[in-house]
Amino acid sequence: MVATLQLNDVGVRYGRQEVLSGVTTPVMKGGEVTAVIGPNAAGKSSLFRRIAGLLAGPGEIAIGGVSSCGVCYMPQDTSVNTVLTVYESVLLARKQGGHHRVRDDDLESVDEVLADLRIESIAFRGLCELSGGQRQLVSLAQTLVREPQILLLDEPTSALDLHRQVEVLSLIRSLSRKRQMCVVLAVHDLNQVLRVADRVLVIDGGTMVRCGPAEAVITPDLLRDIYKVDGRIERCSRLCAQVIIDGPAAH
Ligand SMILES: Nc1ncnc2c1ncn2[C@@H]1O[C@H](COP(=O)(O)OP(=O)(O)OP(=O)(O)O)[C@@H](O)[C@H]1O
Repeated sequence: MVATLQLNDVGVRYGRQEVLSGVTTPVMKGGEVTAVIGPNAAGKSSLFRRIAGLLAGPGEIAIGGVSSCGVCYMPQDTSVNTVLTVYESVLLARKQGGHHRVRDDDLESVDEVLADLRIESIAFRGLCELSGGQRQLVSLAQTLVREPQILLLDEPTSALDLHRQVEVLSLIRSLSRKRQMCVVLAVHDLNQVLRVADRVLVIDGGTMVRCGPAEAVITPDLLRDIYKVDGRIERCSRLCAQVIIDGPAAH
């Protein structure tokens, strides 16, 4: 059965302050990547925490075709305070909520995800000794090793260099197809969004202002209305649409 996720009139309040309201989406399915974009403080992380069940609020989050531990969420802040090594932490993540005995397939999955993310060389380093980008890759490894059916990633590439961003996002896209995983991710870089996302959902000022196929949503109008910059969309040599920024929007 294919995993599905649909939001219906979803909102978030912190105390009496409403920071997000009325988010209604089409059905997001296994095998698809949906990017959530929008300016700082728009409400994207709040939406992720609400979908992950860490915040209560109005509206309905309909999840289908998923086993009990099928939804995994990777938060924006991946700082750690532990004496575990990378390998231990990824293995522990793999066993979370499952049987305590470590089997061969658990070890194979840990090896595979470390290789996929090209972090085998730091497998036996302590988490506290890692750089910000390495920590973010380990956090991704801890999330992917659980083989979720619905994967929620809040800015998973914010600490990565350009090469790693391209590599990680194409891995996420190919895993979504291969495992029929429904991926929802927040990314600020619109060029990366155009490479990875099937669908884009735009949050601005606590509401969803646009939702549709990536190339239909990321347009010069969006750049001007939401990001206050003038720009255009052109194709790179591999025919992927890319944003060219001309400068701050002219008044
Ligand atoms: N724990 C909290 N208590 C009160 N207000 C909060 C809390 N967390 C976030 N907010 C507020 O909710 C609004 C949305 O924040 P959120 O973190 O969801 O934005 P975001 O779109 O993820 O931003 P960014 O792109 O900067 O990460 C902001 O005004 C923020 O100040």
